[in-house]
Amino acid sequence: MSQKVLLSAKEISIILHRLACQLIENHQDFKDTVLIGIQPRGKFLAERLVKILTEEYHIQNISLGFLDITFFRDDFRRNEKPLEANKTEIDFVVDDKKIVFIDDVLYTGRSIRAALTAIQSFGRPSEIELLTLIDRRFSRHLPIQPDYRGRQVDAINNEKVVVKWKEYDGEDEVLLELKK
Ligand SMILES: O=c1cc[nH]c(=O)[nH]1
Repeated sequence: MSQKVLLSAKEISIILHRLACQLIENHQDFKDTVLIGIQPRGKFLAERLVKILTEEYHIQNISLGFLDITFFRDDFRRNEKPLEANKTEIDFVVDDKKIVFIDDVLYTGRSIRAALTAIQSFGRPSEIELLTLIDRRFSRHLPIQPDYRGRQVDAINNEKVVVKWKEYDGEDEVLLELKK
């Protein structure tokens, strides 16, 4: 399998700080804003951003939740193996809040479409934005675009973008892999 490094740990760190600053620019003290990591891998990015916002920019009491979309995907019945859901953890009210969905890779847009459906059972937010570390350009099946993007990547269909996090994968790195 061939691999190419798209982002190093240092580049990821710079991007995460920029994204945190862009969030502050639009959401100031986050009083009317909630951040929601899309399970499974958006959780890691959301936790990183909250760490930067809290420890480096001293913003307190940010509402952070995690949303599982497994059974909201339009293709979930096509799986041969039984699906295992991840945990949804939203222990705050989303009514009239600004939500920022956070995911590591934006590809077809189907996960975000599913997230938009799933969040409806929690209430009626005033608006929803999308933040993604990697925006795979020209890959969308739906009219969904990010409001905040780390890096735009041109990848063809038999390539996969793999985002690794130090806490879970041993290192911070974004790779482009040629699928077998
Ligand atoms: O390339 C891709 C596409 C979807 N999800 C990923 O993690 N990588």
